[in-house]
Amino acid sequence: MPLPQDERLVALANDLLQQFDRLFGLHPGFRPAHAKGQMFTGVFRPAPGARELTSAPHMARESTPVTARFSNSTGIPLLPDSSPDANPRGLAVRFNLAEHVHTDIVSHSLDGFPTRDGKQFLEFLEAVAASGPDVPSPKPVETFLGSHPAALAFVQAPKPFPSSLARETYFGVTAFAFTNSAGETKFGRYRIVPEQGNDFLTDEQAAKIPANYHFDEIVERIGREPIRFKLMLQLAAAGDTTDDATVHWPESREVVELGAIELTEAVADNLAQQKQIIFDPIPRVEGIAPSADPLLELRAAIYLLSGRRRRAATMEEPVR
Ligand code: HEM
Repeated sequence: MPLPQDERLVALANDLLQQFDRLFGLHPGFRPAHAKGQMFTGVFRPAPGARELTSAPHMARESTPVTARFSNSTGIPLLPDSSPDANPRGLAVRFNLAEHVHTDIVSHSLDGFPTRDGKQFLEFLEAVAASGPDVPSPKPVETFLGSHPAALAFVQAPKPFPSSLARETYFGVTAFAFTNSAGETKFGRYRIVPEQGNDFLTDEQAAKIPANYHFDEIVERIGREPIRFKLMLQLAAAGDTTDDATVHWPESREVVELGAIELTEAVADNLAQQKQIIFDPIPRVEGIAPSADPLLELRAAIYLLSGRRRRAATMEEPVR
């Protein structure tokens, strides 16, 4: 996972990191976003049709070991699972192809993103930071949302609490180009769909859940039974926008199954392992290429810079 050469992109990545630090405080050894998390291991098995879409190695092998990390939103490692800020939840999946060779999917539980690019996202975060309870209306964030319909749609989108992190659907949001061995390319967006279906709590139930409800629940659950998701791909039709995460494709677009993710074990030394692992939003594997979405290169830079800082940090905070 190389750091991009573009100095302006790296500078923007650093500015965004600092802005997360301002919003959520410094928590050495934790992620500045999606700080609270739990890792699991398991396997991926491709569906029969997956090879028709991509020549990626994990779509041709019978099974590939995976490492997954579920997370809450925000950079607050002790954020209660009952906080509305915990939504959308994150799911990152690493397909371990060989020693030190892997390809990842980074997804969250909302089909969309507030801004088209990182500069706008920085403006959004700055507006949020400047809009404390004592600031009179119109607050900077209200002004920002008034002039950025995609951000308004993201903020207003329902974000219900799942009854379990295993009963939520996660979206890759950005599009990738899938190329098969005959050289045919199609654009698609990942969806990671729970085999048991989505299941949500009522607001009343959500308000009463304990602080570690979701992470305790999923660790207990995996002690009883494997957690299964289907890896799906929503395919773009000709003319669909493929470089803008704020643009939705119609629900009528074909969704094909790429395979099944089966998680079987919680990672025992979770704190140490999640400190170490750096997920990469760019696939960097044969048969799956990034689209021209400007979020991708920027996120790759941010996650790498942030991950290096995390690995080097001494952890002060006992968590869970
Ligand atoms: C400009 C856009 C974005 C920025 C600035 C941003 C920022 C960040 C940062 C700073 C981290 C912590 C990385 C680390 O320390 O390893 C992170 C993690 C994460 N982000 Fe983003 N993000 C962006 C877009 C997205 C999008 C579009 C999604 C959903 C598809 C997403 C989902 C996640 C998830 C799930 C994690 C946790 C990954 C893990 O478990 O390591 N982010 N993000």
